[in-house]
Amino acid sequence: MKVLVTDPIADAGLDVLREAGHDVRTDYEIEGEDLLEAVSDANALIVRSGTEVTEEVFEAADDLVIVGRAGIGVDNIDRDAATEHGVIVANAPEGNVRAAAEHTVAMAFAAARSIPQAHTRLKAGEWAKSDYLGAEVNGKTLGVVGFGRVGQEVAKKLDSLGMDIVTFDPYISEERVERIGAELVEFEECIERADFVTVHTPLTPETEDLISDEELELLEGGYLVNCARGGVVDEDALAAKVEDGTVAGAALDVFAEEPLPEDSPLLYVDDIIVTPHLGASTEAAQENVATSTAEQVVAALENEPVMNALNAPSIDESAFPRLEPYVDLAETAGKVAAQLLDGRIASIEVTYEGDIADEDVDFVTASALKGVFSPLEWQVNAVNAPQIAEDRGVDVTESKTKQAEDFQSLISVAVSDGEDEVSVDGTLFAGNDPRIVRVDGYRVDAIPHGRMVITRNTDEPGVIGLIGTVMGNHGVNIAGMFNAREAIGGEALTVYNVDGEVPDAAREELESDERVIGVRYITLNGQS
Ligand SMILES: NC(=O)c1ccc[n+]([C@@H]2O[C@H](COP(=O)([O-])OP(=O)(O)OC[C@H]3O[C@@H](n4cnc5c(N)ncnc54)[C@H](O)[C@@H]3O)[C@@H](O)[C@H]2O)c1
Ligand SMILES: O=C(O)[C@H](O)COP(=O)(O)O
Repeated sequence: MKVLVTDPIADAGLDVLREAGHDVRTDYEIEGEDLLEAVSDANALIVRSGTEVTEEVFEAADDLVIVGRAGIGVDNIDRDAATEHGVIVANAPEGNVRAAAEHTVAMAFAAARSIPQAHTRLKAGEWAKSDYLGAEVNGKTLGVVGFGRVGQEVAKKLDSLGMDIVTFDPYISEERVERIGAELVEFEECIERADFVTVHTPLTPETEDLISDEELELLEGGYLVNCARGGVVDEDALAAKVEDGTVAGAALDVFAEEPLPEDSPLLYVDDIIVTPHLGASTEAAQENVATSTAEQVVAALENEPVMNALNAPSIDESAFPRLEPYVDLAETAGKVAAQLLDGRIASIEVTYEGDIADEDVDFVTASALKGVFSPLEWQVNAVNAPQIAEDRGVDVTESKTKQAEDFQSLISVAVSDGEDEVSVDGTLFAGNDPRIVRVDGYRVDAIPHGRMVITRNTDEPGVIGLIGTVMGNHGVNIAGMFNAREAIGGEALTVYNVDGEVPDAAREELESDERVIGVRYITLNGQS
């Protein structure tokens, strides 16, 4: 498979890709039309923060399965467009946390002791000792805005250097905060109490310009550190507040415009120190994120679960061997159910009975939805199937019961057009052998494979013979069949496995016989 890498990643990651047999192309300068051209036959794309992965990129990349982000922030990737195109977006959320936290601490010290400014002047031959009277962190308060992985790591480090820690994060529990020895407070209080504020949120519509004029006023006399994302802090406001002395100093690793924010006022204020997005730039961090990302790309290209998929349900690695056969079974049940329903699908219900009910089945349900939509949509997978359901206004419900009547585990996919409902139940026999065991309430034992014909007919002598004869006359070989009926002489349902395509003429001929109530030709697209 073709893997395009458009930002520099460590060789260790490239080795993982090559060892898995993939064709790796690195092009670190590529952008615009060239990027669209390069991605057009790529199966995977690996980026850092330097590549904007826009909707256009996804539109140009018909074969793309995954975008791997060798790092944490994914604000440069249009995740909605990825989901719409059925492309997984996965990042490496752990590998550079320590590096980012260490850089943050270094930047706090550098700002508080004016290290870059003093360094520059000394190198220029000036002994400016009396110009610099810095601030200590010991005994001071650190305000951490965003208490995720990096925020917590910074808190731990500066706590050990004698700081009191307050934090604002609307999505974290008080218990977690207290375990680190910090205090969870409201936003304004966090900034007002802090001598140093450090920002560790992602850049989202909610966090854009989170820290602006008002907040900088609250920080009066303190320092601001931003090693998260440019755009979370209003740059014009910060430059003005440092310049007029409201804020004592600032340290920034990230900018609203990267690379080189030439016009940014931040570059021209002396008490603002800057680095060119170096937070993750350590050997260890780069090796970590490159290998973790490459491993996820390899997994995605082998259709295996992706650990840090951000826009798709994922399966825990340890559960994968148990759940993998159910993933295929759910998809198959969904495909059959969708092809049996006449009307427009209004709702889908996926039910789990027995042992399978103990598992985390998000990915299995997404696969059932994939199965339902795959006869209707051109490019559907477990990533975009839930989104397709939402876009089409299809109600999706998932239910579980530990009780199972006849099977150890049973998955049922029921689709309804609002009036009629069709359900298909599947299970795994010994050796993970998939079986359809109920169609619309009829107990069957059908091997879901390739092509099937499902007929409803009256239960009377000669009907099965008729169906066999018509199929034979049209050159369709029957490989297997299972017949089920309500009661002797009532209505019957028969599932046929057939070897070849069933021509329309065969179906029409069958349906013209009054004993045949309905005929459905189902394809599973070569699935076994
Ligand atoms: N400078 C670098 O090189 C570098 C390196 C690593 C990470 N980062 C950036 O640091 C940021 C944080 O990374 P992380 O690994 O800690 O992420 P994370 O997801 O573990 O933590 C982010 C935290 O921000 C919180 N948050 C979200 N919205 C918020 C809001 N409105 N107000 C307050 N808190 C909010 C979340 O609840 C979460 O706890 C990311 O933007 C990442 O890209 C930068
Ligand atoms: O979000 C991240 O992981 C950091 O900002 C690092 O970005 P980079 O990989 O472009 O250095």
